[in-house]
Amino acid sequence: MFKESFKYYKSKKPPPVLDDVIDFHQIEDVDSSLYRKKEKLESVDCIHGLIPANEWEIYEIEANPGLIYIKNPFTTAGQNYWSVRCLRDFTKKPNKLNIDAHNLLPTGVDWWDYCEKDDSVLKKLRWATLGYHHDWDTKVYNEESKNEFPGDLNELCCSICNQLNFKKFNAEAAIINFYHLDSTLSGHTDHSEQNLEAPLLSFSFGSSAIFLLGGQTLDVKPTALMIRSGDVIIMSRDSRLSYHGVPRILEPSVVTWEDSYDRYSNYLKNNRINMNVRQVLNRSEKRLIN
Ligand SMILES: O=C(O)CCC(=O)C(=O)O
Ligand SMILES: [Fe+2]
Repeated sequence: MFKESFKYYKSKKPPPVLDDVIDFHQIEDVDSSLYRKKEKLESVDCIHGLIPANEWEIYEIEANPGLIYIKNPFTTAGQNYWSVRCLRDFTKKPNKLNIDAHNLLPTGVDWWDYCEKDDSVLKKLRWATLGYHHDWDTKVYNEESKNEFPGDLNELCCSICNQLNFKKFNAEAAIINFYHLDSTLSGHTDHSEQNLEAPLLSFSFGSSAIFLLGGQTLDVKPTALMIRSGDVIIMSRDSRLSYHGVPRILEPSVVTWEDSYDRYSNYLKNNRINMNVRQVLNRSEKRLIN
């Protein structure tokens, strides 16, 4: 069922009908039996580019317990800040990039700087890993392949987790995914972490995407969700180990940017960035067991 849905939403000819895609930005069109809107939170604190928590719109989906969706809780400046962090900073060494193996960049030159002169490598970047580096082949984290996790990104995740009552979250690994209009991410589960109780946080900026969330096997028909710039998804409890994927990035979106035009807003118009953040260790652990 998952693969069928994936194929349906990925298809270019014919393009899919989006009537069954839940879009919380057009809530009036969503069947109200499919979701539950959470009570407003109380906090009025304003941090890390987020609007105060008492203004967040939070939804849960009946078919996917443990999936929490927060409709863009960022300020415009906040979205700009995190997009710059992803493009300019998180792509710097010592973080690992998919293009490392291809020797496309002159030694000592960062990807974002290099792209200003030669945009042929712009589209080649698909991911960067931070903290404990995800190993795409073995899917096993390694104590030898680890760098300090960015403090601001950990604080962003901790403050969201605190608001939602997931106490003592600690961000230890992240994948920054870069999608072009023709990119997809096929169905998978994220099970490499020693700690599978802690939630996984997923932040999206730029072009919209269709996100599929199924169950613990590929037999479960997935929910299709529209993810727009600034939206946050939290995969917790029953949803933490569910199959998910991104079959489609949607056509260029209007990007709100504080300055009128620059390389960042141009990138976000035609691409999607996803920060996918995990806790790896259990609270009592100092390092990996293997
Ligand atoms: O891009 C997304 O929304 C999902 C990314 C993802 O599932 C992953 O990095 O494991
Ligand atoms: Fe994933």
